[in-house]
Amino acid sequence: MQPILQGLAQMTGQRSHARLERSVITTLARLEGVVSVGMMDLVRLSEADYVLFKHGDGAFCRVCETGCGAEIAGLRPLAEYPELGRAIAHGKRQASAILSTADGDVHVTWLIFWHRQQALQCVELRQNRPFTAERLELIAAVFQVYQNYHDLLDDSERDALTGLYNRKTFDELRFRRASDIPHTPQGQAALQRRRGQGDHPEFSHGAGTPGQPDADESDWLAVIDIDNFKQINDRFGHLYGDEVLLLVANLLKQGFRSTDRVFRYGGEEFVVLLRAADLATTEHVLERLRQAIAAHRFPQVGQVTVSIGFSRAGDATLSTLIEQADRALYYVKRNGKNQLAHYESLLERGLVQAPVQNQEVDLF
Ligand SMILES: Nc1nc2c(ncn2[C@@H]2O[C@H](COP(=O)(O)OP(=O)(O)OP(=O)(O)O)[C@@H](O)[C@H]2O)c(=O)[nH]1
Repeated sequence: MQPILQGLAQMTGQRSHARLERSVITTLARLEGVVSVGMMDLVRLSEADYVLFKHGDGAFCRVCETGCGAEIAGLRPLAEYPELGRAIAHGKRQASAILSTADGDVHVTWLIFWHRQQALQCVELRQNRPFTAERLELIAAVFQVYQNYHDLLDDSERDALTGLYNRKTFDELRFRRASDIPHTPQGQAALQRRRGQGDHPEFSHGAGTPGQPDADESDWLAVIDIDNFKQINDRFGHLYGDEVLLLVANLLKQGFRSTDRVFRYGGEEFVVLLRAADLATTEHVLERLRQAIAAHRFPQVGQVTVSIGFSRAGDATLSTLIEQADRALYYVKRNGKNQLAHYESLLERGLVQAPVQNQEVDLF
């Protein structure tokens, strides 16, 4: 019991999802008789379900402290694991599910983590003897502590009104070690691809077609600002203003791939980190979003429009990048609003000036 208590104490002392995950695995691995513990994210991409092995490559490592971590992570179709698929289907109506099965002499238990009606993660435990009721109870309790703590961490990363990632989370991207960034399934997939392809080091989002590295895609940052928002507040009151923010946030969530990351950056300003093949595709995605917002009828308020500035990531630091997108945004604000503008194109035409290069030091 004592090692488990120590594990729980360590778990609740973590401040990042990546460390919390490692911590629950090492805690469960301390149980006597457990031969392996693995963790995978359950990822839905392009209407298909995948399993992303985060710790272990499918054979599962004994304890993830060995450093296997995401280095050998692999994305596999869920269909290759029918029992796990059945376990997820079985757990659909539950907050979390625990399911045991035997694979020859090895007994397997899956713990499935449900979050906002979505199966997020699975922890797999293997041992050479059947799981007793007492053992399952203990495992479930440890997993529950993990889930509760995961939710707390998640809440601290998000904006209370819109549910989008908050400014603090965006700012932390600059300072986190690369290994800590990708706590989401998408982030893990991105990290895996990035390691092979020299992607932008500060981006923790974005997987293209699963199983096929989208080497041609690059990272883009867009700043999206609601036009004349002060007037909306002044005319209809802050409650209606808040509702506009919430509805715009929902349109943003719908307007991007689940692998892109959307932040509420300021009051009525949003930042999106997205991957796209080229300028034309990025423009198409952002223009589609602009039109969707302009076409939406907001209760009482009627039409709301947004202005968008965006820039290609390249080698710029995140601070420089946001400054670039901001310059494009302010060009739009000065030139009629309700449009989008690409920083590099404006720069080429001499319509904006390049920001002074930021002297910040990347800490990874
Ligand atoms: N309702 C509400 N209003 C907010 C929130 N955060 C910031 N605001 C308001 O957003 C308004 C932003 O006003 P401005 O910066 O002048 O921008 P704007 O009116 O959109 O003008 P342009 O950006 O030039 O189109 C201010 O009145 C803020 O008080 C919030 O969480 N809820």
